[in-house]
Amino acid sequence: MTVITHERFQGAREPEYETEAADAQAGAASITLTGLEKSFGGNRVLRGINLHIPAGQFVAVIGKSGCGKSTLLRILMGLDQPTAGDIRFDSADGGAGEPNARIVFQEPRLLPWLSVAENVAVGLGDKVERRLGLAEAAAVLSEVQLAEKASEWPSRLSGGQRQRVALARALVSKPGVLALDEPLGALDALTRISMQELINRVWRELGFTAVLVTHDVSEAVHLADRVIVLDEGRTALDLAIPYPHPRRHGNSTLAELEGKLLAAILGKESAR
Ligand SMILES: Nc1ncnc2c1ncn2[C@@H]1O[C@H](COP(=O)(O)OP(=O)(O)OP(=O)(O)O)[C@@H](O)[C@H]1O
Repeated sequence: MTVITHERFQGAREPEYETEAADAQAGAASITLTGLEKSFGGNRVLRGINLHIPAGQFVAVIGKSGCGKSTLLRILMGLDQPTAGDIRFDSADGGAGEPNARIVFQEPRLLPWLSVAENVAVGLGDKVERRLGLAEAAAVLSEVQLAEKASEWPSRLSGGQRQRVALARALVSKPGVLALDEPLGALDALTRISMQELINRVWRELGFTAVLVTHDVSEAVHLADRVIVLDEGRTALDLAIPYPHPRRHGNSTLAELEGKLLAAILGKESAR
């Protein structure tokens, strides 16, 4: 168990959401946020977020531009510090220490002087022998259907292929937590759909805990077990999406849930 304690938020409530995800892998971690606050100067971006994410669950975070989605993800990943509140990780296998957590950004951020396989092996860190790193990279590249591009330069790949390499680099170390910050935001609609299917498949196969930030409500409903709407620094809606995976695009029940989420995001504006 890892507890990261910051100035404790007075009066924080216990998390209200408790569903167990089915097939969490041993290294997957649950995440518990208690009274999480973040201010930049006088700008109070997060105002007391209480959230429990069971190990292996896929959570999407949506909300208007500037509502604090990326800030929340950065704090989860330890890339920024909260102003107050606690973040706690508990491994599904009871292991101690911080979970192996990786993040995928909107831009793939590949190193142009390394081959595709070498870029993936970067995700293993420098302690791994090069030959072993490349063997593991090749296995993950098959997973993301890019085995034949292993020795290619990143500049010779399409945008969707580059993002698959970035995903492979994040997955190669078998993370227990995977954060995805608008990973498909720069891709065309068809590539997005095939990438969504890929992300869904690797999540089901590898069983990590996933936190996806997206502007795309349909993507959130397609991929996540649960969607959180952030508004003015608080959780405006915490909606379970209790449908089996993989999900079909155009499903009418999912479309209804999309409508509900859009109403929660646009609520105050549409009521004006
Ligand atoms: N390093 C920083 N310094 C100062 N203000 C910041 C910093 N990072 C974020 N902010 C502010 O915090 C608020 C939330 O930003 P954040 O990027 O988390 O929003 P977001 O919901 O991810 O937005 P978008 O959907 O447009 O990406 C914004 O008002 C932003 O200007």
